[in-house]
Amino acid sequence: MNKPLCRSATTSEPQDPGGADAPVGLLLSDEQPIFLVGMMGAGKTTIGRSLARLLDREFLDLDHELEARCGVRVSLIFDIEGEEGFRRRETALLDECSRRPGIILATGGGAVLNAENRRYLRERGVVVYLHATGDELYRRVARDRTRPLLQTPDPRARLQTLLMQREPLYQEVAAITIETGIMPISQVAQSLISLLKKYQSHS
Ligand SMILES: Nc1ncnc2c1ncn2[C@@H]1O[C@H](COP(=O)(O)OP(=O)(O)OP(=O)(O)O)[C@@H](O)[C@H]1O
Ligand SMILES: O=C(O)C1=C[C@@H](O)[C@@H](O)[C@H](O)C1
Ligand SMILES: [Mg+2]
Repeated sequence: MNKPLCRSATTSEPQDPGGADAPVGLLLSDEQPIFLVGMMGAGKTTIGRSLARLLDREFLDLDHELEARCGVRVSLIFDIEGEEGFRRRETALLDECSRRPGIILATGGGAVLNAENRRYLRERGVVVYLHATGDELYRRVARDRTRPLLQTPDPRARLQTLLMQREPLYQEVAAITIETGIMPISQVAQSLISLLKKYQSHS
């Protein structure tokens, strides 16, 4: 990770003060990071961005940040350094970014594979697991050919296998799990805010 930081855009669109989103300023400590975990296609980037807008927080996508710093796509990092090289970079970046106060961080789909990463996530913020079934995930990512782990003859089966292997790890780190398969994106973000409020009132 030798390249200088190139921060991705901060979402700071103002909220409608009288609108349905008005009370969200009361949500959690402004300092407490929110980490989104889940499989490829779970909606970490999409929901994360939307949540950051609603909560007026900084949003960062770990994959995008890594690409910005390395100057190449994730798929090329896999090609050149293999998954092992990618994971090393991912852990170093997660360690750094998970310390940022108030951040909403969309992690990479495989970030939970590493025990050290799981510790960073659990200890430094509220972890949200965005869940969807294998079939739903596949519907969402099928047309995107850039995901290195899905470059196989049977990407649907591969996705199912990865989901089965990772499900316990997502559950292990998550303080909140939300089912995303049944709701449109805007509704997932709103429901998540309700769940975060509930979480706050019980912690
Ligand atoms: N709740 C949802 N309902 C329908 N489509 C969704 C939902 N959430 C996300 N999507 C769509 O699924 C696709 C993948 O979403 P997104 O890129 O946010 O997933 P991701 O979790 O960030 O995946 P990756 O780990 O590969 O970065 C996008 O086209 C997005 O619009
Ligand atoms: O599920 C995974 O292991 C990955 C998901 C993406 O977010 C990227 O981090 C990368 O393609 C690996
Ligand atoms: Mg993403």
